Amino acid sequence: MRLTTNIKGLTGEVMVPGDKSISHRSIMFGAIAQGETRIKHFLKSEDCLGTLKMFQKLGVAIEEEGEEIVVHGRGFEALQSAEEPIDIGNSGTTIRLCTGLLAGTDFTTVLTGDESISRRPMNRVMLPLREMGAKITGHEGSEFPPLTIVGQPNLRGMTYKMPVASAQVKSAILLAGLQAKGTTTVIEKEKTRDHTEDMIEAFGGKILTEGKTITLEGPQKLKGQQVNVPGDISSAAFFMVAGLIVPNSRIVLKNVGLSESRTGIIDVIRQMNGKIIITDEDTVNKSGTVIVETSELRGTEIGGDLIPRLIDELPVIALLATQAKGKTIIKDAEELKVKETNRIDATASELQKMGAKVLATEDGLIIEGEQTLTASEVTSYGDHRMGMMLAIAALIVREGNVDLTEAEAVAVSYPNFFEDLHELIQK
Ligand SMILES: O=C(O)C1=C[C@@H](OP(=O)(O)O)[C@@H](O)[C@H](O)C1
Ligand SMILES: C=C(OP(=O)(O)O)C(=O)O
Repeated sequence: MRLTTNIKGLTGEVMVPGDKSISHRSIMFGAIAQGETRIKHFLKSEDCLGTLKMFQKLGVAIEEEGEEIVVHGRGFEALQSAEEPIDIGNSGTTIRLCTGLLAGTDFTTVLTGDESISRRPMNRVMLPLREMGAKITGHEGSEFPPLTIVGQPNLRGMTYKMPVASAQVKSAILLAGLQAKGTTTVIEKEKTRDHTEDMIEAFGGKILTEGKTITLEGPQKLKGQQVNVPGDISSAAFFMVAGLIVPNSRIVLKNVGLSESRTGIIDVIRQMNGKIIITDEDTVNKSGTVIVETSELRGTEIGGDLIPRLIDELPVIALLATQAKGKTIIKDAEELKVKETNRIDATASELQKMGAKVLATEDGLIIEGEQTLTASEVTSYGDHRMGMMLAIAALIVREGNVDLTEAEAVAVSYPNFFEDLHELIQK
């Protein structure tokens, strides 16, 4: 795809699509709860539709009614074998959370996915779940998908100290814990997104969070709910960065999810002297309007407990740093190596192709500021977030063309990304 370059400015309003993490979970919790769950602003992207189709294959009635997705939950016990392997596509969230969710069933499920999923580590969920009594194996004795989950109805609760900061691992254990007998306690390495904990409470379950320790008693029964999915801050991030680095820009982003566990990018933009305002905050729905304007940015350091609060935004934050005054150092982000692609190497290589000085390190990136980006051929490596970051980078290229291969990957989390971007462009 030939990307739009050399624009005069970006102005206007965007309503970004629904949050990916919350959309996945609303289907999963709707499926294991009793009664109807109605989901507003569900993200109809490839990853989340994959989760929806998966639960239909497990015998759950799910349909679209006007603007809502309706899940007719009949409780965990009503889930049925899909008989055939289920293809979850590109979604790490689906495969990891559902491995925990299905560990306590009385049937066997095989979960497969695309080429990228087949390279993503699964021991991080398989090992703790086995301690709870689960029977899960990877492909030919490895830790990689396809995963075979031989359901074990007698799971036991346990205390698990997490070796990685991962909301997917935490959520897989909590979902298994909801079916297990006794207490399940997870101690996090760093705090990660807490949508699973929020949803357990919203669906009438009991869960206690004290600092980095999360505890629940199993088994628990949940009740269907109305879920209002806020816009995805990880999708909004591309327009936040675009508005800050493209001259003559002002972008208003409506209904953006603002859970404290996800707002690291806003903290970083402020640290970098970016002009960003939050208005219309809704503390119940944890959402609000975010307004950004072209800014004089300065470099910064990003690491430690900030990393899980902006993990998926790091490629586009690296782009932001190429336009700041001074150096930016990103550290403690080795988790980026095991995403859809190795995002440390991919970010460095593609931004280097566009003339930026970006160095890949063991656990992050070092980015020189005030770089002029130039025409090039770049690839998303089939990774949605890489594709969107490169489309934003192209906007500030002044001469020549930027061609992006595997641009279609954006449909994983933001099917209308290019349409929404074009609405803002002042040529
Ligand atoms: O729980 C979730 O919904 C997610 C957790 C994060 O992954 P990790 O748990 O692997 O950090 C994030 O990168 C992913 O996009 C969504
Ligand atoms: C890492 C991501 O998702 P997942 O792990 O669900 O594939 C992402 O959306 O950036």
